[in-house]
Amino acid sequence: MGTPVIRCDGVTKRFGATEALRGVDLVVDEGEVFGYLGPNGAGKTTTLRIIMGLTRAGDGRAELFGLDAWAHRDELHRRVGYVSGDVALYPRLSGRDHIDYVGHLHGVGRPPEAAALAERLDLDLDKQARQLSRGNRQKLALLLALMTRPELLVLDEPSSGLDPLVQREFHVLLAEHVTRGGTVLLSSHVLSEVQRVATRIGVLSAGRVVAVEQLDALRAKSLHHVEAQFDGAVQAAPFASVPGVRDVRMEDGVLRCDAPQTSLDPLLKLIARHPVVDLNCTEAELEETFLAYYSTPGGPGAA
Ligand SMILES: Nc1ncnc2c1ncn2[C@@H]1O[C@H](COP(=O)(O)OP(=O)(O)OP(=O)(O)O)[C@@H](O)[C@H]1O
Repeated sequence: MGTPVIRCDGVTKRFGATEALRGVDLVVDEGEVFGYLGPNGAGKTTTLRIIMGLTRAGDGRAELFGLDAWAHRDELHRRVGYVSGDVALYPRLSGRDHIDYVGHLHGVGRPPEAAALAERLDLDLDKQARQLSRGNRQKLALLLALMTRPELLVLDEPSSGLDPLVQREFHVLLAEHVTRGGTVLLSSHVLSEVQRVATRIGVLSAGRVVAVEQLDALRAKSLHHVEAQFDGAVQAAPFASVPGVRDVRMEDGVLRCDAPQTSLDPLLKLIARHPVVDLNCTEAELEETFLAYYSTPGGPGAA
């Protein structure tokens, strides 16, 4: 594997008494869509700002394409499209003015892609930024980040405020970016968004990356709600001893429990030893899986 597109080694950041980042280690390789997940205040925006050279790391080092994110920030900005969490636009400039201005900064004039992107995102380029709704401001920011075809997209909660149709188009645009050889780092506190587009996920909690997983591996851990109704009384204890099975409850001959995908087979075989009159198994939202594994003191792998 060549030089990673993004590399953070032991990155720390302190704001007064607040330790926003406590040693973030992160590697994102070319062609990845890396989902950077964490609850509010975990430090996602701070990490992205350090990667973009907008904030200087305390200790540790952040690199893009093998170059120091802070020392080489001007040169790196030409290679990266960035959408910040709170989109900053010039209130009196229209969408078209923004395109010309950003295109000029990149030395490319008005990129031919801009008009097509506006159409795909259903964005009126004649309106001044101050006349745009929050969702339309977000669309303009995405357009500006995408139109120069950067090698890397760094997106801070990019689809907040976008309606479902535009979100879908945005996901298609990300897929096209990756097909062209691009890379994406996308932060979110909503797992459902990230799971649609990311290939790998890093979970940030209180300023530390507590887990990095392939999306498939996270799916394998995904919790299932299992409910089995028996014909008669059955003891609960044996079900609780199946590795990974949690929250076992037995009431009026109905077993209810949660199980990761990998525990389903032994659990169902145990259930089948008794006369079953009804069975229900539904996959929990990944959000719930995420909370079950990563927000408990046991931390990752606590299953
Ligand atoms: N400029 C600043 N001055 C003081 N504290 C800050 C500053 N920027 C961030 N923080 C603090 O650092 C911590 C991490 O904030 P950050 O914005 O990086 O989190 P986040 O994961 O992006 O959260 P959210 O999902 O709510 O945007 C928080 O406790 C926040 O209050």
